[in-house]
Amino acid sequence: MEWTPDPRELADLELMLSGAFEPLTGFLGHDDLHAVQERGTLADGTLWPAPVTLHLPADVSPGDEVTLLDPEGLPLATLTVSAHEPDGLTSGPVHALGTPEHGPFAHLRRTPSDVRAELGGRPALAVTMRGPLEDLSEIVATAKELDAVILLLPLAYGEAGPAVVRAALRARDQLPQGTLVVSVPLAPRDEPEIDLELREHVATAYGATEHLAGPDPVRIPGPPHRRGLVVFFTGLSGSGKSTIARGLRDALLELGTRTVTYLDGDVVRHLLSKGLTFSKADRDLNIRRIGFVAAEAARHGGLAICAPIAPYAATRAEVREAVESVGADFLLVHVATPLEECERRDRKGLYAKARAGLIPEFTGISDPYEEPDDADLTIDTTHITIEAAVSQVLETLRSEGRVR
Ligand SMILES: Nc1ncnc2c1ncn2[C@@H]1O[C@H](COP(=O)(O)OS(=O)(=O)O)[C@@H](OP(=O)(O)O)[C@H]1O
Ligand SMILES: Nc1ncnc2c1ncn2[C@@H]1O[C@H](COP(=O)(O)OP(=O)(O)O)[C@@H](O)[C@H]1O
Repeated sequence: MEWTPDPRELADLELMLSGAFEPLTGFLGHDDLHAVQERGTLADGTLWPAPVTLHLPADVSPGDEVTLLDPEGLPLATLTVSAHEPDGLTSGPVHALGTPEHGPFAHLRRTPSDVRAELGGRPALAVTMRGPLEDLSEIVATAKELDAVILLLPLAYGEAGPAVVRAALRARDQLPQGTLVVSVPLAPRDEPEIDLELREHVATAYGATEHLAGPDPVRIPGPPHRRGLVVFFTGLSGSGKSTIARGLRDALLELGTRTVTYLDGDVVRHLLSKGLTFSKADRDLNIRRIGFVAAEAARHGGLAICAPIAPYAATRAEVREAVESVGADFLLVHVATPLEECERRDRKGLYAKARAGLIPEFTGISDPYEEPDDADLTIDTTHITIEAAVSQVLETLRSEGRVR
């Protein structure tokens, strides 16, 4: 039978046929799809970030051959059906029948092997773009630094497709000689991280040794489970910060999927911040130091856990910004156990001393604690077990894909 896939499926088909979606050789079936969504791999463990699927409502059976047509009716490929689900999901390998010719700028749609041959092993800086490039200086500087050929990859899909290719051609005229433009019909994915990962796959297939994701040429942050992360606990003394932070650290070490840096409050006060007092200025300095170390750990994809009181909102915001400025994520966990409960626990006897006036400037008694209004997670430990508190944090990280 013959079938004309929808525009998104056609775009994916074209990238599969050209080799830009290597190692994919066909549309994904149920098992691969499940693995992609769960783990970012195919069922056999090969890394692959995004669903690439075909829906074929007609009745087909395994072994059937389907001719896939372009919108003008030209045969593009044959699909040998491996499986056909009741909802129409149809998987199977595809084989090219001809070179895709439909759409504007077809002559700029070169195959990855062709482009790699032209690059001849030279380093290449790929810039994937969905809009006009505002600032070429960064691209030029990066290419120079890497001694790389610039490879502009306009991701031409849908109505905006031709405009982005034209933008790439305009940019080429202002970039160093030898800059290549290759139009890539990569349909955007809804989730930005997946979209970026797919862009990186495609750029690599085209021989890129480095990839900038435009229009703003920023280095791609990567998927959440590989991006740096700082989990920052804040709360009163005795609220449970250290206990939960340690539990989280241990759980992450048991999982073994992320490198963990643990900045324990006491350890920091004994080493990094030795000699600092509990004045506002010294507390701020303490938090800035913790933030600095955490951001460094996260800069290259590490996960840092911090658990100071951090009583001031502005200083916490500074740390959030420092972390985000290195391309990492920041998760603020407010351990919101009320003062009465912290004081009732009084593990170190400090509240009693503070009440007796023996410790001046004690947080919650004679010194401020500014409740966060920007917490990503709030936990009151009064009536829950330590395990439950830890698993709340872990589940948040899991559900956001930051930990697998
Ligand atoms: N004046 C005063 N105020 C608050 N806390 C005090 C104070 N003096 C000593 N301690 C003990 O120091 C721990 C808090 O240190 P932090 O570095 O987390 O505080 S801060 O973020 O710099 O405000 C805190 O430990 P935790 O109980 O682990 O929070 C206290 O035990
Ligand atoms: N659900 C809970 N989560 C964390 N700590 C709890 C919980 N329930 C009771 N606690 C107790 O509260 C105390 C919290 O102390 P700690 O973790 O040192 O707090 P902080 O680091 O905020 O000063 C510990 O004695 C801990 O056993």
